[in-house]
Amino acid sequence: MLLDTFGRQAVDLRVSLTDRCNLRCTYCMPEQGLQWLAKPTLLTDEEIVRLVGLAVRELGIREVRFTGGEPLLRPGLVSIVAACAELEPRPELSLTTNGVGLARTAEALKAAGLDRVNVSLDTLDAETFHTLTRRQRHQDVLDGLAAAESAGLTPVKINTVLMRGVNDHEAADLLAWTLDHGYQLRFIEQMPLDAQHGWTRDGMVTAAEILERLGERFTLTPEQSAARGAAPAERWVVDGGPGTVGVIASVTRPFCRACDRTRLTADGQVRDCLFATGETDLRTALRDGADDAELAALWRAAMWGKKAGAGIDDPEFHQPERPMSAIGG
Ligand SMILES: Nc1nc2c(ncn2[C@@H]2O[C@H](COP(=O)(O)OP(=O)(O)OP(=O)(O)O)[C@@H](O)[C@H]2O)c(=O)[nH]1
Ligand SMILES: C[S@@+](CC[C@H](N)C(=O)[O-])C[C@H]1O[C@@H](n2cnc3c(N)ncnc32)[C@H](O)[C@@H]1O
Ligand code: SF4
Ligand code: SF4
Repeated sequence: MLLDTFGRQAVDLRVSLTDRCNLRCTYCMPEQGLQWLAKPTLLTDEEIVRLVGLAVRELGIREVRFTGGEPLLRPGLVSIVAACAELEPRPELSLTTNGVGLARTAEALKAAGLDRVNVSLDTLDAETFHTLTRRQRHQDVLDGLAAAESAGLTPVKINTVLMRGVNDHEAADLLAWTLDHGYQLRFIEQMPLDAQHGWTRDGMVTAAEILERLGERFTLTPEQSAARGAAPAERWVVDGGPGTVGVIASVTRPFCRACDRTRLTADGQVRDCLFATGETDLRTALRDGADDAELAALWRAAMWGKKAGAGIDDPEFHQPERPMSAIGG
């Protein structure tokens, strides 16, 4: 099992399939993109499946999330999903995507064994989408959402980052729209993980502000029925239900005490935390011929040293060198 000194067990593996992306969200990467990871350093599809397989068989991983960068840009995505769906015990398989191209792939992903998707959508307005992502792909995302729903990749969750003065006025409209469409909306506090280091504590829209804005139009009651467990999103029932809204308040209400996550980057590094400043190189060990037991031992050791939390509000906080898109958000 993947344990740490605070008694937490990681059962949720987040796998980054690429650091590349076809959007340029302002809170994630600069307009010109980034220096992408060099191709030879990227794990092959077979290497990814081998590492996920050993994590499931030997390390107690029960959920696997494919992310990035933009995971739909990975040519082998469908076959990676299919191979992971064959694993015993069968992990839950999900994908976090910007939705561009999902309309084309949703059915194939479902057939391969993907259980559900989370799609990022920050605005209902095509022009604001362009401002936020620097690309004109709003309709593609809406089409992707509809395709995911009809393929049965459900529940379809929507991730929204609110940026002050850009889309924060849309919070209540986004909630009304998602409730209408049967999607589960979660607002995310902006985190200091952007490549261009543009995040400021005062500039970010806080969970408290989001809830206040939503409260002007909806009655929100904290959800009682389901235990939150390790889920990053705190949930509220909207207007008596059944609809809900979530807030992922990594900065102002961190949930690290219940963290159950471990991460594998596209270039084969294990990270014990989104905000880790160190990594464990599984790729080199794997390519040097390490067997499953040796790789599992390295992974266990990597997680044992996990810190109590991200510490964004600590005076000594240092943003990790890897940006969100290369970690796997
Ligand atoms: N602080 C923190 N944020 C996370 C973590 N995992 C995901 N996030 C952030 O939460 C937001 C939503 O991520 P998703 O990929 O949809 O993951 P999730 O919310 O755990 O997904 P579900 O299991 O479907 O609810 C993104 O901004 C992620 O970067 C984590 O371990 N720690
Ligand atoms: C890094 S992206 C990777 C997957 C895919 N490209 C997408 O956008 O869904 C995963 C999630 O992280 C969120 N994200 C990116 N940068 C962020 C930041 N600085 N703070 C908080 N969330 C961020 C995105 O909105 C998205 O929901
Ligand atoms: S948040 Fe996702 S879609 Fe936006 S630039 Fe980052 S990786 Fe791409
Ligand atoms: S910030 Fe790190 S410790 Fe906290 S929930 Fe995220 S991955 Fe876990």
